[in-house]
Formats: sequence, C-alpha cells, structure tokens
Amino acid sequence: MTIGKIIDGKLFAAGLRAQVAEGVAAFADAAGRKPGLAVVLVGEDPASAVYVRSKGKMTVEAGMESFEFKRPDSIGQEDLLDLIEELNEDDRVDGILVQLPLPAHINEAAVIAAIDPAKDVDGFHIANAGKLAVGEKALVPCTPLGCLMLLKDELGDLSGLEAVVIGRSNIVGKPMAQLLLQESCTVTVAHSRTKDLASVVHRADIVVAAVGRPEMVKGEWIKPGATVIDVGINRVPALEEGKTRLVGDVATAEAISHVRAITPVPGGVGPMTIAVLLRNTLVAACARRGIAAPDGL
Ligand SMILES: NC(=O)C1=CN([C@@H]2O[C@H](COP(=O)(O)OP(=O)(O)OC[C@H]3O[C@@H](n4cnc5c(N)ncnc54)[C@H](OP(=O)(O)O)[C@@H]3O)[C@@H](O)[C@H]2O)C=CC1
Ligand SMILES: Nc1nc(=O)c2c([nH]1)NC[C@@H]1CN(c3ccc(C(=O)N[C@@H](CCC(=O)O)C(=O)O)cc3)C=[N+]21
Ligand SMILES: [Mg+2]
Repeated sequence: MTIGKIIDGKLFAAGLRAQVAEGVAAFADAAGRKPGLAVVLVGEDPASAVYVRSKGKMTVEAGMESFEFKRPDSIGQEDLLDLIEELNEDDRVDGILVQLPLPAHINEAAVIAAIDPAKDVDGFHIANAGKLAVGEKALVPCTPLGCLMLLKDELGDLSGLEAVVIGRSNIVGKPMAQLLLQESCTVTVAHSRTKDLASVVHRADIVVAAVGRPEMVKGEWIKPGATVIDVGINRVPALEEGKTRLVGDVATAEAISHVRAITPVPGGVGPMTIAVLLRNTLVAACARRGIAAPDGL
C-alpha cells in the first residue's frame, strides 16, 4: 500500500503572501499609498468573526491597509447598500469583501451587484463571473483560484485530465469548473442530484470536493493516483466533551492510500483562500492605478 502526499496549503499560502508583500511594497512606492482591503461583517456569527479577524491580521502583515466594518444583524438592506456605495467611492479602498452568508432579510445578490466590479476581490460580481466564463481577464473567486494554484504546483500541466468537481455553488464549484475547463481538463460537475456519485468520482484524475458534508467522499471512490482537493470546512464534535474539530468533505484517512496527493483540513485550501484574497487585492489596486501587477502571482 502506498501513501499519498499531503499537500501543505499553509506553506504554499505563506509563500504566496510573501510574494504579495513584495508587490505591495512596489505598489506603495509607485502609488504613494498602500493597497486597501475593506471587509464588511454583518451579524455576530463567531466563526465569521474569526475569519474576518484573521484576514485583517494577514492584510496588515502583507503591508496593506485593512478597513473593517461590523454591522448588526438588524441592519437594513438600504443601509448596507449605502455602506458599499461609500466604499466604492473611497479611493483608499481597492478591494471590498462582504462576508457571506448575509442575514435572511438581505438580498445577497443585490449586495454583490452593488460592489464596483473593479473592487470585487471575491470575484462574485456577475461582471467578473461572466468574464471568467468567456475567458476574459477577471477577478477570480479566491477559493477556486487557490485550489488551481495547488493543483498546478502538484501536477504541472493539467490539460487532458479528467476533473470532477463536487458542488455547483457560485462561489466555489462553478468557478472551479470554469478554471479547470480553461486549463483544458475534461470537467464534470456533480451535485446533490448526481446519480452514482461514487462512479463519477472514480473516473477523475482530479477531484475537487466542495459540498459541506463531513467526510462524505470515501477512500474507495478515488481512482488510484488521483489528486484530491478538499474544500470542505465542517465543524464536528471532537472526542473530548464539548469540543469541536474541523474535517473536510473527504474521508482523508481512507483516501490517503488511494491518492497521489491530497489537501488536509485544516491547513489545505483555507489558508490559500486568504492568501489569494490578498493577491486579488493587490491585483485590483494595480489595475485601478494602471500599474503593472507583478509577474507570476
Ligand atoms: N476552504 C475555504 O476557503 C472555503 C470552504 N468552503 C466550504 O466548502 C464547502 C462548500 O461550500 P459552498 O460551495 O459555499 O456550499 P453550498 O452549500 O453553497 O453548495 C454545496 C454544493 O454541494 C452539493 N451537494 C450537497 N449535498 C450533496 C451530496 N450529497 N452529493 C453531492 N453534492 C451535494 C450541492 O448540490 P445542489 O446544488 O444540488 O444543492 C451544492 O451544489 C463548505 O464546507 C464550506 O464551508 C467554502 C468557501 C471557502
Ligand atoms: N465573501 C466571502 N468570501 C469568502 O472567501 C468567504 C466568505 N464570504 N464566507 C465564509 C467562507 C469560508 N472562508 C474561509 C476562509 C479561510 C478559512 C481558513 O483559513 N481555514 C483554516 C482553519 C481555520 C479554523 O481553524 O477555523 C484552515 O482550513 O486551515 C476557512 C474558510 C472564506 N469564505
Ligand atoms: Mg440571504
């Protein structure tokens, strides 16, 4: 039995952040100011608050300006749209991220549509999603772009490979499929209505699991030698009373003996998402100022 490689997303992300920091310094020299990222958090969800704090810390560590806006659950849609309008007009702000999900009384699509596409560092605006779909230069969603970077680092050229993406959300599954298609993979997108998911997954040289179901993808589903990217972040009860732990969408302990390589949870895709967010903020800042973005980002 061979054991596959564990892809160190945390290490790769640290390298990317260091590269971004160099680009940030060059931008600041040329523009006379730092790139700025505004993060908007609505409500009190403790997990979201943790992510936002960690994003803010890493933004500052990369040499960028971090602006945080916390608003109560009770905020009205109009007030939220007014805040976004202010951020659109603020020249110190190059990137705007509105933490999702939003409370049920707020129309998420309307909020995303209000963000200036040039500042849409999540790549969720229809203008960016459309550009990605037709192959034009766009701000690309952070999580799938981070997954693609890990895949290219592990596999090199992806062309001709069978890729199966499990999940079809606008923020992970769909843009992931677009990116893999652009790399000339043969792409299948599976979802909750897919029949016989196990056999669909068994065709794949590349599996990207973005479902939100703890350890749903079983080891024996994986074709021997496939590369597996586990996007899932699921909090489950730990052995110790009252504690929780994070697991992905893949049963990693089983899968490890089938794969060529696999991302762990934690320490895989999650840190890449934040590093790519900083990368996108630098790219957006450069584009807004007409400054060339550093190569190889
Ligand atoms: N690491 C990171 O940085 C990030 C991690 N995540 C994590 O990734 C996971 C997915 O996130 P997201 O895309 O937002 O989730 P969504 O809930 O928006 O989408 C989940 C997708 O999985 C599909 N699905 C649900 N059940 C099954 C099933 N039994 N078999 C096959 N497909 C199924 C759904 O199908 P259908 O469309 O038919 O309902 C849907 O397309 C979550 O665990 C989330 O926490 C998300 C963002 C960033
Ligand atoms: N507008 C918007 N953009 C997002 O990109 C966005 C969002 N909303 N809402 C929530 C999801 C989730 N997400 C994660 C980012 C980092 C980790 C991450 O760093 N995870 C660590 C572990 C963190 C922990 O221990 O809890 C890891 O996997 O190693 C996870 C999840 C971004 N999201
Ligand atoms: Mg909503």
